[in-house]
Amino acid sequence: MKKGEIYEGTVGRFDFPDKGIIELPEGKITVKHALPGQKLRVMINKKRGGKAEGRILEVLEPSSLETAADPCPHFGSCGGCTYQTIPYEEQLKIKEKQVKDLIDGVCESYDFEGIKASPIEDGYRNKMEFSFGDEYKDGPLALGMHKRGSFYDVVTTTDCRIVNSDFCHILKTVKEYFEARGTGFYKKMQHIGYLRHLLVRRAIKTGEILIDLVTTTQEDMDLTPLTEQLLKLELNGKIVGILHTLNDSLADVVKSDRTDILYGQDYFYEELLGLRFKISPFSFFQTNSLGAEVLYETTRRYVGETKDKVVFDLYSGTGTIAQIIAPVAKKVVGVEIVSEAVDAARENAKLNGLDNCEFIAGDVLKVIDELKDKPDLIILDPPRDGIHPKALLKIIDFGVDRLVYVSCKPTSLTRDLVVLQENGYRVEKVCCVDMFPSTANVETVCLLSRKP
Ligand SMILES: C[S@@+](CC[C@H](N)C(=O)[O-])C[C@H]1O[C@@H](n2cnc3c(N)ncnc32)[C@H](O)[C@@H]1O
Repeated sequence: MKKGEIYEGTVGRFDFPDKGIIELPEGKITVKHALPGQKLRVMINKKRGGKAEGRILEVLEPSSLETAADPCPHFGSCGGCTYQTIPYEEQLKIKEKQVKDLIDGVCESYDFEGIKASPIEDGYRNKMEFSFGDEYKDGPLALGMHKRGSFYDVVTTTDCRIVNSDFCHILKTVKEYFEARGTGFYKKMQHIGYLRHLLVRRAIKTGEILIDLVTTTQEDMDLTPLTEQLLKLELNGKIVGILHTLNDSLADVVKSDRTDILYGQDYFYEELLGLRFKISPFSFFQTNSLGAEVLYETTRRYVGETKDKVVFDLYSGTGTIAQIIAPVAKKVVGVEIVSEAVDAARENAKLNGLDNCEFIAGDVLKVIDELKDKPDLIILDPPRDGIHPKALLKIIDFGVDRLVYVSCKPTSLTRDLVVLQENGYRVEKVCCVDMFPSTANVETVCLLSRKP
């Protein structure tokens, strides 16, 4: 097989997150963004170490699993969801099998508890980062998600299913406002233009909405009329803050050099398992609040008895897990790299009447050497890349009897499980929680215990 050659075949094996494998007499081709059983025409776009990777040119026959009625109108062009055409029950089976296959590949015996569904399939997200751009080169202004497989083109997602309709009304208003004024978007290669992103966060339980328009400093616009238009919208929830973030960085990320408050406040509240959390625009908070309750309940069950125990919550974000455990523990110590999230965690603990939580700002890799407490139990909830190898060895050195690992990427989890098992731990139980219906992502909770 050579780069540029075109082949046709059917996806057999299907690996996390959406990697289809086509087996042909000439060799194997790995295809991203595929679905199990699809018949595809693909072009080889990479050949490395004898392995061929293909790009989909055409779907010749759909997957037999694609029976969901009435998918989202943006399905296919929007890069956000890949499983929209598959009924939810089938999506869950795919994710469950992928995680089990990955864990089976590194663990000999453990108790697999299957997958728990998200309490809601549509409108589940509490946060969206929309990008400004155009649908095609020099086309009209677009605001929404990147087109599937495209770094530049943006699809205006006014009918997105995985968010509450409030997101769509806000998106439409902001897009039309700037369209009417002929305002340009920031062009990533030339570094010219004003509009970058629109960040919308909406709590599911409280209905509070925080809107943040992210621009460069290349224009000095009065945003009062936009603020007034947004406040007049008839929404299911309530806007508590409208912000303007200035970001001149060259990287295409939602980031703040300075944030001005145009209306209200620069935070909102969400509730989980009876606790209240204050969330700032850029701090991590699970994007599916109802799914997060299932995830944290599962985590709490895996953590088990904590009376008189000191618990470490490493990679603690706004301190959600720490505060769910604190009422039944002696002390909980959270470590988180984003100092804004640590401030919010401290404030949240106070708000929830918890005085046995300590939150420390810093990199787990470094902070771990300076911690005064000795943990009886450790909870790990690292970012997608998993735990830094040196940090993992330091965590192992604490020698705790039980570890609970919450993972948003099962391939990083399995890499870390290999190291944990080589260093005296055994995997007891694994449970998946689906926090991301219609997409290929899945959360996994894993309980490990120290071998006697
Ligand atoms: C998956 S989130 C978990 C947050 C929290 N447990 C929750 O459920 O809301 C991972 C968190 O790790 C933080 N993080 C990333 N790298 C880190 C590091 N090296 N040290 C400490 N925290 C880190 C991120 O900022 C993020 O808040």
